[in-house]
Amino acid sequence: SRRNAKQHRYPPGPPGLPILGNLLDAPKEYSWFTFARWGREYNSNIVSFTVLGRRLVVLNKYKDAKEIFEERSRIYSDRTSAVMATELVGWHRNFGLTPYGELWRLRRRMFHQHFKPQVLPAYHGKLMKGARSLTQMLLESPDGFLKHFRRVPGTTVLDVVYAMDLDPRDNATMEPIEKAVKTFADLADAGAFLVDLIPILKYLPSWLPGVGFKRQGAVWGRWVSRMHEDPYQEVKSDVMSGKSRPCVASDLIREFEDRLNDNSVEDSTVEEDIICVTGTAYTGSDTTTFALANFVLAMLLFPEVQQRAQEELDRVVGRDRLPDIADQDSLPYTASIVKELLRWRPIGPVAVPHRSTADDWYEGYFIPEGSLVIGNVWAILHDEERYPDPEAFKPERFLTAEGTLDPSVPDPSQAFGFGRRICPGRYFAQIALFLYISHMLAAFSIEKPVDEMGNVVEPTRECEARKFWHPKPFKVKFKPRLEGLESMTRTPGS
Ligand code: HEM
Repeated sequence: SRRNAKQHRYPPGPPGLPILGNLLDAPKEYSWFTFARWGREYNSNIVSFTVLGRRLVVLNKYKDAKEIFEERSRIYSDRTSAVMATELVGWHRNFGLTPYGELWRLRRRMFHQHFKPQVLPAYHGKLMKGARSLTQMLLESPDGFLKHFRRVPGTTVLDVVYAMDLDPRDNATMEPIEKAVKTFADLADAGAFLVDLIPILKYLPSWLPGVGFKRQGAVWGRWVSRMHEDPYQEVKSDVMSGKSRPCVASDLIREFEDRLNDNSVEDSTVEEDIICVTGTAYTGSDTTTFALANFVLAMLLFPEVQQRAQEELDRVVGRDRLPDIADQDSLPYTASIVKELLRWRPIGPVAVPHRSTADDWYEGYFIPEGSLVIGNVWAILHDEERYPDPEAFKPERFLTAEGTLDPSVPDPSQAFGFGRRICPGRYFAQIALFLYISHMLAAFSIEKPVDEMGNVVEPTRECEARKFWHPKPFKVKFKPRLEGLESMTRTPGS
C-alpha cells in the first residue's frame, strides 16, 4: 500500500488504520459537515478516505462535481449495492441501485418516458387532488401532519403509477406498502451487515445460530416482493380483461403486450422490467415527505418568508379559492420557496454515491477504479460564492429586483444528484412540492404551538441526519386562515 501511495497521489484526507482504513472514524451522521471540514483542513476541494480497502472520494465544489459526474459520466455512473439489501431483501428491483449498463439504461428510459416534463400535465389532476386531500387532512387532524406528509405523496404516486384511487387515510392498504418501503431506510441506517462484507455467508442455512440476518432478510423480502407484485398484477389483470385503467403500469403493459403474451419469445424480462420500473417510483416519493417536514420547520424559523408568500397568494389567488397549478407562473415568490427549500436543507445532502468503473486522474489526483465518488450536495448548495449568506432561508435570492425568476442564479438542481444518475422524478417532485406548499401557505398560518403553561414551544433542533436529513418529530400549529376552507378542499382544481 505504501508503494501504491507513492505511485498514485490520492486526494488528501484523514489517515486510516491498516486494512480497516477510516472505518472507525468515518462519519455516521452529518457526514456532509465532516467532509466540508476535511476540505478546509486538507486545503483541498477534493478529499478522500478508505473503508476496508475501498476508496471514497468527496467532491465539495460544483466545478469538480460537474467535471466528474457530467463530463466524465461514462466512468462515473455505476452504483455499489449491498448483498443484504439487494439479494436477500429484494431491493435489486429498484433501478436506482442497478449497476450502470444496458439493463439500467432500459429501465431508466422506461421510467423517463412516463415522468419527463412533457407528460406531466396528464398527472396534474391527480397531483391537485393530493394537495386538496393534504389540506383537508391538516384541517381534520393537524397533529398528524408528519403522517399526512408521508401518505399524500405516496397515494398520489400510487394513483399515477397503478391508478389506485386511494383515500390517504386507508391504513389497510397503505400500511403494508409503507412497511416495505421503510426497510429501504432501515437497511441504510443499519449500515453494513456481515454478509455485505463476506458475501459467501448468504449461502448459510437460515436456521443456523448467528444467521439471523437471513431470517430478517426473508421477512423483509416478502413485504418488498408484495409491494412490487400486488399492485402490478391487479393492473395487469384489468388490462387483460379489457378494463380501462389509465396509468403508467397499464401504458407499459399495453406497450409491451405482444411480448408479455407471446410465450414463444424467450424474453421473460419484459414483465420484470415493468415491475421494477413501477415499483421504483413509489420508493422515490419518500423524499417528498422529508422535504415537507423541512418546509414546515423553515416556516417556523423564518416567519417573514411565510408572511411574504401569503401576501403574494392573497394578491394573486385571492382568499376564496385554493391555488391551482395554473397559478404557478404568477406566484414567483412561492415557487422560489421550493428552490430555496431544496437548497437550504437538501434531503439527500450527499446524494447517492457513484461508483467509478475505470482508473482516472483528476487535478493531479489518482481515483482508482471501484472508488465511491460522493458529491457533497450540502457543501455545493451552501457555497457562499454561489449563494451568499447560505444558512439563511431566502427565496428572494432566486428573483430579480422586479420579482421575476433570475436566470443568473444557479438552480439548486444538485439537490437531485448528478450526471446520468440524476433523479428522473425531479420534475414530478417539484410540481408536487409547489402544490403542497402553496396549499399549506394559502390555507394555514403555520405557527409555533403554545404549551399548557402558555410558553411558546420552539421547534426541534434534532434531526435524522444519516442518509436523509429531516427533523425528528416536532409540534406545530396549523391555524386555518381562509373562510370556508373545508368546502374549498372539496373543489377540484382545473
Ligand atoms: C424532493 C424530492 C426528491 C429528491 C430530493 C430526490 C433526490 C434524488 C437523488 C439525490 C437521487 C440520486 C441521484 C444520483 O445518484 O446522483 C435520486 C435518484 C432517484 N430518484 Fe429521486 N428525489 C426526489 C423525488 C423523487 C420522486 C418523486 C421520484 C419518483 C417519482 C424519484 C425517483 C428517483 C429514481 C428512480 C432515482 C434513481 C435514478 C438512477 O439511479 O438512475 N425521486 N433522487
